[in-house]
Amino acid sequence: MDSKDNVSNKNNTEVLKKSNDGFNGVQGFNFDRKNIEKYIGVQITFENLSYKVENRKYKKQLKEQKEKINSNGGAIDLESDGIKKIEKEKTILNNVSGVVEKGEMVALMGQSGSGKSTLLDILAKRKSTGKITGKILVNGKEIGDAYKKYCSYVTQEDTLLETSTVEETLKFYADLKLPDLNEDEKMKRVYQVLSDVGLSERANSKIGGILPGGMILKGLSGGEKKRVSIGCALVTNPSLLLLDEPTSGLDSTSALVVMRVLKNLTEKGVTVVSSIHQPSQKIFNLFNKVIVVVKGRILYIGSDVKGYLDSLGFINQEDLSTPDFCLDACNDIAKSSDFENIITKWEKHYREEIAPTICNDNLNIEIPKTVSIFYQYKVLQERAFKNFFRNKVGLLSRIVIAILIGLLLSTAFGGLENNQEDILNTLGYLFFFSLILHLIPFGSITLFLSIRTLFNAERASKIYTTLPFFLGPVLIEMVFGVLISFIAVIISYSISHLRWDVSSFILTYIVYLFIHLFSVLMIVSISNITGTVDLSFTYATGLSITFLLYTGFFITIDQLPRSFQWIHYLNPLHYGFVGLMIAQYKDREIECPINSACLYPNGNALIEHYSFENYTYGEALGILIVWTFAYFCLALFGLHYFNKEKR
Ligand SMILES: Nc1ncnc2c1ncn2[C@@H]1O[C@H](COP(=O)(O)OP(=O)(O)OP(=O)(O)O)[C@@H](O)[C@H]1O
Repeated sequence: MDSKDNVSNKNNTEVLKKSNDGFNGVQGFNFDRKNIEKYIGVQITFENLSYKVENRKYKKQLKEQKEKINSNGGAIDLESDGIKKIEKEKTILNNVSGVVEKGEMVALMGQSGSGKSTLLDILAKRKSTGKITGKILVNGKEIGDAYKKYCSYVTQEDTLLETSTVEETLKFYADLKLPDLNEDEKMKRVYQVLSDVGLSERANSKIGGILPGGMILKGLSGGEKKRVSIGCALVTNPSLLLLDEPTSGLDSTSALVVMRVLKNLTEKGVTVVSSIHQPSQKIFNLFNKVIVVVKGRILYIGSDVKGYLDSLGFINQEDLSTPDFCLDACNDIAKSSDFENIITKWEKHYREEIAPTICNDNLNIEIPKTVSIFYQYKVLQERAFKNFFRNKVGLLSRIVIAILIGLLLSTAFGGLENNQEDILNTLGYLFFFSLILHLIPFGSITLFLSIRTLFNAERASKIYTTLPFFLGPVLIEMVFGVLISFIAVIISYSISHLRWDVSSFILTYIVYLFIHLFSVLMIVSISNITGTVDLSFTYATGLSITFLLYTGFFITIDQLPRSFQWIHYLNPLHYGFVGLMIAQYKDREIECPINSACLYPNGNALIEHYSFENYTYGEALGILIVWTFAYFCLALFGLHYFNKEKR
């Protein structure tokens, strides 16, 4: 912003030079940057932007005010007693207008709660709540959906997949957002961006962080993660880059590195707008311009905020840095009785002196191409596959648990005989094994919820649709479910000596498999709908207890009062239990004691005792599969419609 820019530019060149060397060296790419670099630079004008949200306390506030007025015998006059009129809507941004020129680096400043993030969200077209009015123009034109082609948004939180490498993270965005490029060109683009953000040497490092389940994967520092997020936004050659507090949580050195990366981009024509809380003077000097927001209104736009505040009578007596002085002045102005006059003065100046001088370049509007849903699925499935197998501890512990369950169950139910004494033990085995396969997916609630957070962030950037994302991790979970249930079933089945022929084993295994798959999808549905770990556990536990109680093992359908018998029909585990009973006992002789009465001479009598005689194996399995599919749809529905990113 002043003479110190020269120093920073020199440093920037060094950073760029260093990273370029790394880039060409690490992967052996050596290409002409200009061929794949298409930043075109745009001017953004926003006119009379307002943002209103519903005042949720409206009724309460109105009631309190009425009570106050009544207690004064109706003697309060709202205006003369200085009592605010209670509005149905709360105004967060009020008629803000401004301009950001091509290749400028602009700081959005103001006190906490002044409306910086709101303005950025609106400029990024990412506000999903409230009522927005006003216009956003690109080079003087409203360009509708094509806006997203020009603009990328880096939110405050870095939502990245911990198990991916830096290169894979950027390639993922290149795959989904650059359908026109071939593989080679996409890789070149990825490495060019890595060079731009100074991460060429970290290309093969994992992002790292806390994996679902709590294991820590070593990876990048906070500043490096932020640069990866910026890289993801840059892959598509955006002309406008919006960032919400990119330095929050970073130490001063990392913050400076991140901001210098942004400064380098502006030199290539990218327009950068970044909200920033309390920048150091060094960082502040990298900006060409500031937009100062106070209580949802614009106080100033320009390159000499100190001079402007001086002209308003705010003098920097304590010799504070410019950003600190600016924030102090904002606080004073927000509380000042002269607030309205000060703001109106700027708005008049902008309307009369600045707005008429804005001139616009021509802009060739390209409608962004999107990749097909099949290609989205391919890219997402690949990523989900790698993510699944890289969480080795989680993966191995699930296989070990499956083996242990098989062995433990065998110790409790080992060597079952086909006689009257062991009927109850066999039924206990069938029930307990269903219970275990039903409960195993509970351990994946945090995994499903963390995937959901990633989905919300990526969906907001509109890089893919819900179905291909959903299929990726769910199909892997299901394929893994086939393996887990097979390991556990084959161990325990063989040691427990259940009905010993191949077809009975296969029929039993298929039912157990679908009990497990249904249970995975039940947990995914509940996680997607509730959106939190606590609620997911609470609802899943409640539902599971109900399902387990009414399988038909503890209480047969006939033992229930008529008005409760329908519960069995809504219970997928009931059909699972019916299928297991039929697989084990249909048309099977059961040994009878020689000298006493025989309660169940064959399996059919036992099936009849439990009132399952009206089902065939196919019907029971069929209904279980239908329920599994219903929960698949519910999980997809929950992902698409519930717990969306709300801004
Ligand atoms: N959808 C919404 N519903 C209700 N209030 C909202 C909504 N969006 C923003 N606000 C309110 O608007 C005000 C401005 O919020 P915003 O996040 O834009 O501030 P900010 O300047 O970015 O603050 P900070 O620097 O602390 O992040 C806050 O008081 C916030 O609570």
